Amino acid sequence: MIKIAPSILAADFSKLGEEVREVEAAGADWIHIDVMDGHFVPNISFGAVVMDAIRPLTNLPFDVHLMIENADRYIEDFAKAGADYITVHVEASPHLHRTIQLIRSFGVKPGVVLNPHTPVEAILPILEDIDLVLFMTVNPGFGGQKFIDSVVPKVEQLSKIIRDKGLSIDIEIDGGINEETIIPCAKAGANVFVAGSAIYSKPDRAAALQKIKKAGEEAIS
Ligand SMILES: O=C(CO)[C@@H](O)[C@H](O)COP(=O)(O)O
Repeated sequence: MIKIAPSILAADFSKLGEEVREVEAAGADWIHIDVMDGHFVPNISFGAVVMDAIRPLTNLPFDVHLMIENADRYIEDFAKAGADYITVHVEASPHLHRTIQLIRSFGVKPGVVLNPHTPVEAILPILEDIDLVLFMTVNPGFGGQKFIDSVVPKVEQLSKIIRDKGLSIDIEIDGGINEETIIPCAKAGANVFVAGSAIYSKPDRAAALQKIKKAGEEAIS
C-alpha cells in the first residue's frame, strides 16, 4: 500500500486550514508536518501551536518531522498537539533510545530520520524500537530541492533487513518526490511518500496527488 503524505511546508500559510482540507479531500493518507529550528537546519518553519490549530480540521494521521536540536524538550508539546508519528534525526539525537522511549511514553509512534549521507548502520541498534524510518532524499531545510538518487540503495538495504528480521516498520521518503522519483523508491521497498511542491505548487492538487500515488502503485504491482 502506497501512502502519500503532503508536506504543509509547501502550503499557503495564510489559509493553512483550507490547504489541509484540500489534500485530505484529494486522497492524502497522512499530513506531513515539517518543524525547523534554524539551528539543526538553516530555516525556521513553525511549532506545536500551529499544529494544534489545524489538528481539529482533519482525522488524518499527523506525521511530525522534527528538524530540531534538543528534540526531547519539545516532544510533549507535539504529542499534546495531536502528533500520531514523531520522527527525530539520528544526526541530532545523541541519546536516541531515550528520545524514542520519550515519544512512545506519550502514546505516539516513534521514527528516525536519516540525512542523505547517513548510513543505514546508524539506526540498526534501535530498529526494534521504532515504527518508522524516514529517508531524506534532499538535505533538510527547504522544500523544492532536487531528489538525491544515491539514497535509493540505502532504502533497498533497510527494506531487506526489515524483511529478514520480520519487523513491521514503515519506510518513508522525503524530498523531491514526484511521479517519476517515487518509482525507484517504491521498487526499493518504501511505502510512505512525502510530497510538498509536487502537490501544493499544482493548480489541481487532487490530480497531482493521485498521479504520484498511481505511479507508486504501478511500480510495485
Ligand atoms: O523536510 C523537508 C525539507 O526539509 C521536506 O518535507 C520538504 O518539505 C519536501 O518538499 P518537496 O521536496 O516535496 O518540495
